[in-house]
Amino acid sequence: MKEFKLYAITGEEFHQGRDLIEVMEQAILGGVDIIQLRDKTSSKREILQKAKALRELTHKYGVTFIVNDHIDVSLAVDADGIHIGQDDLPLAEARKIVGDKIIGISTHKIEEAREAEAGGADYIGVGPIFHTNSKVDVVDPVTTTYINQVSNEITIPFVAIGGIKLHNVDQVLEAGATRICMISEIVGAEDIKGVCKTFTKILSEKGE
Ligand SMILES: Cc1ncc(COP(=O)(O)OP(=O)(O)O)c(N)n1
Ligand SMILES: Cc1nc(C(=O)O)sc1CCOP(=O)(O)O
Ligand SMILES: [Mg+2]
Repeated sequence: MKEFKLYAITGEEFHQGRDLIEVMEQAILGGVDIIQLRDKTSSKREILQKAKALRELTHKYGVTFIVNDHIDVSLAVDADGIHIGQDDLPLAEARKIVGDKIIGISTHKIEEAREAEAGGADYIGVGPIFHTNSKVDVVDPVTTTYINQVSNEITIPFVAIGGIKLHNVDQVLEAGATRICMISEIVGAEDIKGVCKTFTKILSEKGE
């Protein structure tokens, strides 16, 4: 998969009435490399419509597009890949369906990270690093200690997620993360493009 540093997930509950596509376009203009459609409440038909619109937007800007949970929707709109969790379809079965498209997997402990790497995942989510209000059925924060473990052992790309904000991102990067993923801090911001530009700058300075 293409190299990435800043990963944004949709979260319309934080939009304050703003349009999904306008919000995600601002994130892209701020430097986001990957957009994931995550929608836990809409009907499949509505999710498909949103996915089509986001596919068009991400194509326009050459940004990677991932669909959360719904492999059928991901394939239907020719997204670049799918993100699955520990309770979703297992990696081996997902791979049979999506072929060489990107598969990302959430992990919350090193055993899950090892299993994802051995099974051929393209990247892993590492979290939740801090407390988050954006996910209902979330495990306790894994803290930056888990970032440390993963960065020392796992060779596939990993992205830190969960409660990451401008005020704590330094801790995440100090622990060894080079890629970060957020919902509320990006899509809930008043100046989405500005916030993303700030994160992009922080990430690129860390990478130098
Ligand atoms: C990049 C990234 N990491 C983790 C998750 C969480 O996925 P999952 O555990 O399947 O939980 P839901 O998002 O489906 O509630 C993610 N979506 N993206
Ligand atoms: C969707 C999701 N997955 C997590 C995981 O740890 O797997 S944490 C999370 C929510 C991230 O949202 P925010 O940036 O607003 O905290
Ligand atoms: Mg899921």
